[in-house]
This record gives sequence, structure tokens and C-alpha cells, in this order.
Amino acid sequence: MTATAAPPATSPLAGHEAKIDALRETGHWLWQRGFSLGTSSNYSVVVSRDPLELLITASGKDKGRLTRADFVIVDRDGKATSPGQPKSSAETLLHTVVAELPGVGAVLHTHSVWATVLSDLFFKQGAVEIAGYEMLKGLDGITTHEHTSQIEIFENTQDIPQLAEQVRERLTNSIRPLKHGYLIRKHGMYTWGKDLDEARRHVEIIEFLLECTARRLMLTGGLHPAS
Ligand SMILES: CSC[C@@H](O)[C@@H](O)C(=O)COP(=O)(O)O
Ligand SMILES: [Zn+2]
Repeated sequence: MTATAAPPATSPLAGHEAKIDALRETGHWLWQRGFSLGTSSNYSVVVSRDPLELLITASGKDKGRLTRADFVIVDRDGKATSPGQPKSSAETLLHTVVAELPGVGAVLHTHSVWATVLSDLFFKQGAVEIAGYEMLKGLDGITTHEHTSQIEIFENTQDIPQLAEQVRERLTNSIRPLKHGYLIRKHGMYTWGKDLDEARRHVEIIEFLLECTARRLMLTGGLHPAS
């Protein structure tokens, strides 16, 4: 298949061309922003709720130059729904665990410089605390700058099933469930939204807020996240 040729009618991807192209365009945009360089990152959208099925990027692809063949349909266990598809993202379970939440339509994973650096710098605190910024209102459900967002940080690991279970526990935590996104130490960020547009907005807003946090630290010369 060429980059833009329609998948064969027998392919599980047939009929999903619009969603595939939206994810390809998203990958190109995130690559241009420097958030998805090389083969880093992975993206998914929900294509069926019951049973849960996701359209997700195949593993190891250059996310700035995705072709229509670089996608897989997976079920809620992260397994391809039919044989003959490419291998799905190594981090597929980090998508399915979030997509299981009602109201989630898209999940985006990025590897920006600021997310990578701050996820290490704030690891001991457990989260990057972001307070008082007007741009917080770009996140779903936040209506005033008088708000504090905790972007939680998980230790990086190659054991994705174990990390997915940790994320599941935090997503469903009744006291302070994860909202909008989280960081993985020295690795990157996961963000989601009710659809791809909202997930893209959340990436852009959180990245802006992380950059503000980092630049403020650089200008003030200290790790004073709450001051
Ligand atoms: C540049 S390697 C990055 C990978 O290890 C991983 O973290 C990643 O984001 C992409 O993995 P992939 O399997 O292509 O979805
Ligand atoms: Zn990654």
C-alpha cells in the first residue's frame, strides 16, 4: 500500500480511512512541534465501544511520516482483532487502560523535551504541580485560573502490563483520579480526550504549562514549584 492508498476491502482498516488520516495528520503536527521525534510516541482513537476496539499506531514507525498501513485494530486486551496486521505499539496497554474509561475517545503519547526533563526533576514530589495559569482553562472541566493541576509521574519501565495496572489504579482512585494526562519519568506524557481534537488540545495546553514551569524554574534558579 502506498502512503495514501485505501486499505483493501478485506482489511480490518477498511472504512476507517478518515480516522487513520486524522491520526497521520496528528503525528505530522506533533513531529513538527518536536513532541514526537523519530519513532517515539503512539496514538489511538476508539472505533468501537462495545466491545472496545481501538485504532492504534503500529510499533516502530516514524510518527512524522505515518502511512495508511501503519495502523492496527486492537481489542481491550491490546490484541489485534484479526491476523495479518502489523505489530501494534509496544505501549498498547497504556492506551486500552485509558480508553476503557467512559467518555474517552482518543489517547496521545508524546516525548517532548519539557515532559522528559520535568518528569525527572519532579519525580520525588510525585507530580508536577501547575497552579494559577489562565491556560489551565484549556483543560476539560477547568473554568478558572484559580486551580491547581497535579500532573502525576510514574517510574519508567519496560514492563508495560505492570505500568498499565499502576495507571488503572490511579485512573479509578476515588479520592484524586488522574485527569487529562500523566508523565512517565524520563520518557514522556500520556494525554486523552473525548475525541481526537480534545486530546490534541490537551497535549498543546499541558505542553505549554510544562514549558512555563520549566522556564520559570530556569529564570528563578530553583525548584520552587508551588511558590
Ligand atoms: C524512540 S523509542 C520509544 C519507544 O520505546 C516508546 O516509548 C514509544 O513511544 C514508541 O513505541 P512504539 O512501539 O513505536 O509505539
Ligand atoms: Zn514512549
